[in-house]
This record gives sequence, structure tokens and C-alpha cells, in this order.
Amino acid sequence: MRLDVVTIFPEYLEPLNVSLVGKARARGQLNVHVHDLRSWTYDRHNTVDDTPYGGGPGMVMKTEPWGDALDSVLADGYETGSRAPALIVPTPSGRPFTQELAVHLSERPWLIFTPARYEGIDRRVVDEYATRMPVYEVSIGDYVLAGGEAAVLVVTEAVARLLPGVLGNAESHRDDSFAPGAMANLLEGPVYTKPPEWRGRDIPDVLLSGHHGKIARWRRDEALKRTTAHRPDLIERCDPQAFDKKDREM
Ligand SMILES: COC(=O)COc1cccc(COC(=O)c2cn[nH]c2)c1
Repeated sequence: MRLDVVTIFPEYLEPLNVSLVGKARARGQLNVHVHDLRSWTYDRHNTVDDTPYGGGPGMVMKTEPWGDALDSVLADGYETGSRAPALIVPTPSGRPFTQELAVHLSERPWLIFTPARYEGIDRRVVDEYATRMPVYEVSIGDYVLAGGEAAVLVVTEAVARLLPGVLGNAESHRDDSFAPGAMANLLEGPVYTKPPEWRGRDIPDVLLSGHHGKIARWRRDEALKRTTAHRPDLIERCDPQAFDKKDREM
């Protein structure tokens, strides 16, 4: 997968050089290019924003630098064999970024991120590139950040960990919260590891029983409890029968 990020704060994307994404890049599973939007400005102040038409507070990011930057990124990608780009625009007004969308994006060969600052990017930029590729305007939550770069880190990590061979134990994202299957749409319950006793706190007996069916059912019950408490909105979406089918597979 190729990832391009165009930003006025390239240093904000340094974390893409470490940990899971960093390792995926080192292994060649991910090809990441971070570009400074100001490389496509030609005035003395490297201007990327201007006052909003119609008045109002704040500034809007100008069309020309984005247009020149995206044309350059696309040309470079196509020249080096990348195909089927998609534009990912982090914005509070986007559709919610979910595990389902992360799975969908992880199957695409090329993602181009355009994190905005100020009040956002002139709408004509999205309108222009939407004629050439899918555009995903995504929100990572109902709050407003100073810029989309943190959202790029979130989306990139959620997508990269789904790429084949990136996570050590391929199983481990099978039981992810929201992963398809019996635990779909459920929040993960509690997890435990050694030592068996810590400050007078023991491990739930069922987890030491070695009875996989009972353990799976206990985990499902704990997930249901946690989801009911923290995300009742998800409950009606989970399939109460799914577990029994899975249970029979055990
Ligand atoms: C065309 O798209 C745009 O102009 C984007 O506009 C904005 C405006 C303000 C802030 C941001 C950064 O994203 C978030 O704050 C965000 C994403 N998820 N949750 C909060 C982006």
C-alpha cells in the first residue's frame, strides 16, 4: 500500500516512522510519502490560506497549493506504478471512521491524506478531485482539532495493523472490538496476564479452567456487559445468535 500525506506540518507525521507503521514501512508493506504543502507555494510568505468568502472568523486553505500538490503526488504515484488512489480528508463534518471503514481502506492500494488546518480547505479542491477518485471525508470523533494530522495518525494506524503480515499474531485482530463475527459490534472485555495474583487481586477462575467453550462464553458475556454500560447504541446491532453458532464450532 502507498500512503501520501500532504501537510503544512510534516514533522507531525514523524510517528509514522516508529512502531507498527515504522516496521511495516521497513518491511516494505507500506510506502509512505509525507509532503510539505508549502513546497507548492511561490510567494515570499509561502501563503496557504486566505480570508473566507462571505466573511466570518478564521482562514480557509487556498485551492492552488492543494491543486499543485495533489497533481504532483498523483503524477509521482502513477509514474512509479501506483493505481486507484483514494483521497482521505479528516474533518469533523465527515462520516464516522469505523473499524468497518478501516477494513475497507486497508484493501485499497493507495491512500492520499489531506489534513486541513484553520477552518478547512476550499470546497473546490474536494469537488475537483472527487471527479477522479473516491473521496472519503472521515471524522475520528465529535470534536474539533486544530488540524487533521492527528486524525491521519489514527486512520493510518487503524488501517496499517490490518495489512497482511503487519500484526504479529494474525489472530489478534479477529477478536478486536468491532471485528466481524460473534464479537462484532461489541467492546472487548477485560484481559489478564501473569502474575496469577497481584496486590490481592486474582484472575477470574474460568480463565484458568482450560475450558475453551466456557472461556469464550465468559468473554462474550463480559463484552456484552461492557458494551451495555459504555455503548448501548451498539447493542441492537450485535447478533445474539452469532455466539451460539460460534460456540458450536468450539
Ligand atoms: C474538506 O475538508 C476540510 O476542509 C476539513 O476541515 C477541517 C476543519 C477543522 C479541523 C479539521 C481537522 O479535523 C478534525 O478536527 C477532526 C477530524 N475528525 N474529528 C475532528 C478539518
